[in-house]
Amino acid sequence: MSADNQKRLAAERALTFVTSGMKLGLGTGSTAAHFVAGLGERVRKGHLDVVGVPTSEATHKLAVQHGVPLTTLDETPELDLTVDGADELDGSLRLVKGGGGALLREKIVAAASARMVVIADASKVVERLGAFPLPIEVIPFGQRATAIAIDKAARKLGLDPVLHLRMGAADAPFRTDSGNLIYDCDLSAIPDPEALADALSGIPGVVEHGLFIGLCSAAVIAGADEIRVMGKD
Ligand SMILES: O=C(CO)[C@H](O)[C@H](O)COP(=O)(O)O
Repeated sequence: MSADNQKRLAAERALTFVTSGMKLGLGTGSTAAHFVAGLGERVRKGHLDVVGVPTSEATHKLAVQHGVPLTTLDETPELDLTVDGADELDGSLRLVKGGGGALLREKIVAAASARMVVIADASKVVERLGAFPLPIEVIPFGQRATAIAIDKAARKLGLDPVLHLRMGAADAPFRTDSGNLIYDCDLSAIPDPEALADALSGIPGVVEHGLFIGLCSAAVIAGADEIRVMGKD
C-alpha cells in the first residue's frame, strides 16, 4: 500500500473521533488534507455539523473547496480537537512538525485544543527524533544573528547543528503565512527534546520551533497491514 493510502486510512480513522457540535483545529499537509476532504464529505452529506479553524492559508483554501464551515481562533478561542500530521513522532508522542512551514499556527491551534490527535503513515514513527531537520521559524529582522544563537544553543547541548535557510520559489527565501523565515536545523538526532525546546524558546528572534511536546494525546498510525492508535483512543 502506498504511503498516501496509509495517510488516507489514518485520516479516515481519525474522523471517528469527530462528533457533531465539535470545534476543530484543521492541520496542514498531505495527511491533514485527507482529513479535511473526509470531513467535508460528511458535512455535505449532513452526517456532521462542525466548525474548523485552519492552521494555514493552504488548509483554509482546501476547507472552503470541500465545504467545511470555518471560524477563526479569535471567534472561537477554545477548540475540542485538532487533527494534524507530523514529520516525526516518538513513543512518548513528542513530535517534529513544520515540514510544510505551518508550525506556528499549528502549535497555537493545538495548544488551544482540548485534544490533539496526530495522523500519519508508519514511516513517521521513530525511536528517536531528529533525522528530519527541525524547522525553526524566525523573525526576518536580524535572522543571521538568530541563526548564530540557535547554533550556539544547540552546541551547548552537545549537538552538531547544520542550519539551512529554507528557500521558496524563484530563489527567494520561503515565507511563512505570518511573513517569517524558516531555518531547517539538521541535528541527526535529538537526544533530549525538552532541553532543546527550552533552549530554542529562550532565543530572541525565534518565533517558534517544530518540537511539539506535551501537546499530542494520541496518534493514528496506518501501516501496510494495520491501523494502530498510540496514546489515548
Ligand atoms: O507539520 C506539518 C506542516 O507544517 C505537516 O503536518 C507535516 O509536514 C507532515 O506533512 P505530511 O502529512 O504531508 O507528511
